[in-house]
Amino acid sequence: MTTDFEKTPGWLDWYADPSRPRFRLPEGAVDAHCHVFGPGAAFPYAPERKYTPCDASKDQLFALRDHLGFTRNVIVQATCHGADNRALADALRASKGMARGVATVRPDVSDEELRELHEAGVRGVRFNFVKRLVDAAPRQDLLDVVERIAPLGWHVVVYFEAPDLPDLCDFFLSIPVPLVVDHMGRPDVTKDPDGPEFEAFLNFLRARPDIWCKVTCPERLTVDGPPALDGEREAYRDVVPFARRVVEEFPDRVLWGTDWPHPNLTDHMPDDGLLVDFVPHIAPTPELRHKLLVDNPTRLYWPDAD
Ligand SMILES: O=C(O)/C=C(\CC(=O)C(=O)O)C(=O)O
Repeated sequence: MTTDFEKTPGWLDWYADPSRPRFRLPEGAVDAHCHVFGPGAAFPYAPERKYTPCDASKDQLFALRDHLGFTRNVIVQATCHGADNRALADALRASKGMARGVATVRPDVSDEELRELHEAGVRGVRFNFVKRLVDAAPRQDLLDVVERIAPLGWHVVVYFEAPDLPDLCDFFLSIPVPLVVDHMGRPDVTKDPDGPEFEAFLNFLRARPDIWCKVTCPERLTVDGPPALDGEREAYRDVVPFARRVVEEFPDRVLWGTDWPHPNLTDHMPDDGLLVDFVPHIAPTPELRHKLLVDNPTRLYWPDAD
């Protein structure tokens, strides 16, 4: 078995020495979107992957959590691990209940495997529709997966890009479990936040009260920055109006996360401390920030926590 992996050319490694955020995260804050990668020697990357990342281990993730001031993590299976959830489950178990997970499973997953994933802390599955990351899965396969996970009380996380929403919307609305949208459905932030494309996205969120939205990844969505580097306090201003609209209209179903270790960025790698300082720009009041960072993710992933 290959355990010696060569990173995709041009790969940017995660930022090794993040600053400490000026914005003090509230007690109980959850980093609700992050990943672990490998290490490849212990948890090999999937043969069908579209990129090979640098390693980003559970210990490195938990060190970042503590450094930034988060209490908990939601670790999302990335496509470079395919439907092999071993690295994810290992991280969840090691977190001692302080991390929950979102897995990738195929329709032929066994009941036993689902039970083990649930016991490790998995509470959802991710369906990825971003063409550079995955080959399209038949929709019937996805619905078969939903049927398998619904009895466990899990939800479905969907990742897609804004131009694909019109095609996907009816399918999404037919999924009979709660939905969580990654990265605001990847809007084109050069367009008007009050224009038809983002309005279509907001209408999708309005269509059901159990559709949640991650207001994440300004570093991925931004076009003219400035990047969260070198002490920059006003990073990613072009993304703010989009995220703020979602936070203000749907304060009880928004989530935030770092997206560490930021796979597939090609322009720059953000300082995660400065990324945390982005939050007050999109959630301007302490009440909104508490819902975004504590109440909402805790309700979705730790409903029994006090
Ligand atoms: O980190 C993210 O959420 C976004 C990703 C990677 C990804 O989703 C995956 O590999 O599964 C991206 O846009 O390349």
